[in-house]
Amino acid sequence: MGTSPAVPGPPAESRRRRTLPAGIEVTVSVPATSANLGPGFDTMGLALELRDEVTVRTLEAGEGFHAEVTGEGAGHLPTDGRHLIITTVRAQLARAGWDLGGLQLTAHNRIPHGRGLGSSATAHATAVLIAQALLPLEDRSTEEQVLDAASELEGHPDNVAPALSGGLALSWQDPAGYRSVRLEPHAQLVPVVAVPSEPLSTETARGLLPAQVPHADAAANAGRAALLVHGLTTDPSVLLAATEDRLHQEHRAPAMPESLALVHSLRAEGLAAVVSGAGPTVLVLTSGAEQAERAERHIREATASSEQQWRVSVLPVDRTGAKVKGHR
Ligand SMILES: Nc1ncnc2c1ncn2[C@@H]1O[C@H](COP(=O)(O)OP(=O)(O)OP(=O)(O)O)[C@@H](O)[C@H]1O
Ligand SMILES: N[C@@H](CCO)C(=O)O
Repeated sequence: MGTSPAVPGPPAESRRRRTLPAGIEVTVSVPATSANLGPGFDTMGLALELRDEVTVRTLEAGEGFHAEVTGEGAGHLPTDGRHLIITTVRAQLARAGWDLGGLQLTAHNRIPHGRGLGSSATAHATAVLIAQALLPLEDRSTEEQVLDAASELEGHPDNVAPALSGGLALSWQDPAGYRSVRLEPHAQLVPVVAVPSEPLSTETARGLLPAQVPHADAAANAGRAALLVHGLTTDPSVLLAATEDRLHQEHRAPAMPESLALVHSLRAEGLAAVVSGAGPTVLVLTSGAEQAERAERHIREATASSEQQWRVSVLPVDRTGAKVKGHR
């Protein structure tokens, strides 16, 4: 786990607590992400052009905490102070010594939940960025501390880092906390996703991983992950070899057999298919429109008789990352 706090300064309890004024409005939009990309388990992630957008307005004490959700999660997510983004914003502010009288949150959610497209990392990053924008300048964190705080909430940095930076992110953890570098993905890279109707929680998928793996598998993944950086930034022709994984995908097959079957059949056609994040979405890293169309056609044919609905689309690389409008 990271060690640096979300915001600098002494613990909240040793400070005088203050309440944020009503009427501050902030809008944050954060993209979807695909983590792992084959061999880069818990470390590599790519931002994709599909965004959740959240607007908050601070309210007077006694006016309460309200969430209005449209799109993904509408009708399921809490519409009061139990909403994940509200509880996280409040916790982040409390660490800096600030309380909220009340909050109105409006969320337009486009990223499907529990599908391997980083929805929870996007929500955590959104909450940390909202808290930052509500704080006075002198209480705000550095970009590194924002990455660390959101990664700590998520438990790993591979989705949070590209959600914040856009592009391709390589992340790691050192004693000072979570860290990341952003790389520019190759201009020819065209990600194609196949999103099934049935979700799979990250918690369930992580529960299927073995505590230990053979040394040969670890060594193979290290080599492929290194090659993958070259493939994603410089030479997409190596992507099929570079996306081979031996650490997580097959272990998770019992929870998403159709996704693994689809990965295998796409790879047999020479297409660089992987499980997106903890699944069950399948991501194909194609280069150029012709290969992307071939991948889409293959997926439609392969899933035609599935009992699930599969949504197939190109999701271009998001090169911008998180955007924040407004502050106190
Ligand atoms: N925008 C959101 N607002 C509130 N809660 C959210 C939001 N997005 C995700 N969540 C919570 O996170 C859960 C999904 O997280 P989970 O880690 O299982 O999947 P994921 O993040 O979509 O996929 P992955 O981590 O594999 O990319 C949802 O069921 C919901 O509880
Ligand atoms: N690296 C994570 C991504 C999902 O949060 C996993 O595969 O469990």
